[in-house]
Amino acid sequence: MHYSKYHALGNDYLVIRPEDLPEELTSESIQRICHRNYGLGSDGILLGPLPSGSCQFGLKIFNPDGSEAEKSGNGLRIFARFLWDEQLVAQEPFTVETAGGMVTCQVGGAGKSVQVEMGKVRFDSEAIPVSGPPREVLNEKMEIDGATFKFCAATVGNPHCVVLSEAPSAAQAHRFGPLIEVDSRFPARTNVQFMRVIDRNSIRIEIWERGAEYTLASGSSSTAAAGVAHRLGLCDSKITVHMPGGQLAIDFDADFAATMTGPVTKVSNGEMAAECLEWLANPDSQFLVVEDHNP
Ligand SMILES: N[C@@H](CCC[C@H](N)C(=O)O)C(=O)O
Repeated sequence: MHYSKYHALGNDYLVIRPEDLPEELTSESIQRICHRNYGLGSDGILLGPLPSGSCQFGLKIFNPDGSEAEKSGNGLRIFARFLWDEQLVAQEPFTVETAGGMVTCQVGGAGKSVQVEMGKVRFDSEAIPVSGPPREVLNEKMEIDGATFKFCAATVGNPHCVVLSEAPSAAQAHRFGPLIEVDSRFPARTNVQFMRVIDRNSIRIEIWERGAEYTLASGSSSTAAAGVAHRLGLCDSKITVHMPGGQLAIDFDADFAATMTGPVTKVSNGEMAAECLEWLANPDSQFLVVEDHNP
């Protein structure tokens, strides 16, 4: 199976064309392909270009746990770069349909920088979704594993829980992220960001992704966290988001429509051997059969 691999600030994706799939992706095959020991290894799969009734290109986004994500900011920048590399787009803006809505992308910097109009950041509980009465989910309290947090929730097509933190760290994301991801307040699970506001134009986040665990960067997380900082009045409309993998620029218009700009790096093209997915048909085949050396 042919694939292309890219990363966006260390958030890595495999792009697979639908016609290159030997058979339809399943939750199990996605988990195996994304596995860093048993497969190719990635933070997700981008399946496209797919036909679209409303946009120039369609895209499906899968998490390494096999679930489908409505949107991915880094995934969209990577997909835009892939379309550029395949000479399916040039400098002009183009549209992509995702399960989380339509976006407009534009490739610049000879393919190395991509801008995506991500759509509006919304804070209403029914859209995200967050359980309880309809409301904007801003500055609520959450008690998790003996710690108390103030959080806000947002959607950019996919759900996010932005936890306000004095000192976001990978350890904090690893400890509390998995618990918040599956907290009953979030019926569709949630991506989680631990956010510190640095100044009027910059924030720092650590990320725990729904279905992908800890990642070095996330475009939709950056957009959601920047949206929260702007909505709370802590930041202006132009925000640089600092993450362990690097920085993204997020700009908001007066309606909270977000434009994200950031880099993409090509890693490789390759072929995945059919053998790698054989165990799906015969789970015992992954265990090496050896002679019994005991007398
Ligand atoms: N890495 C992504 C987000 C991918 C989807 C996410 N895990 C979800 O389930 O919503 C990004 O850059 O936005």
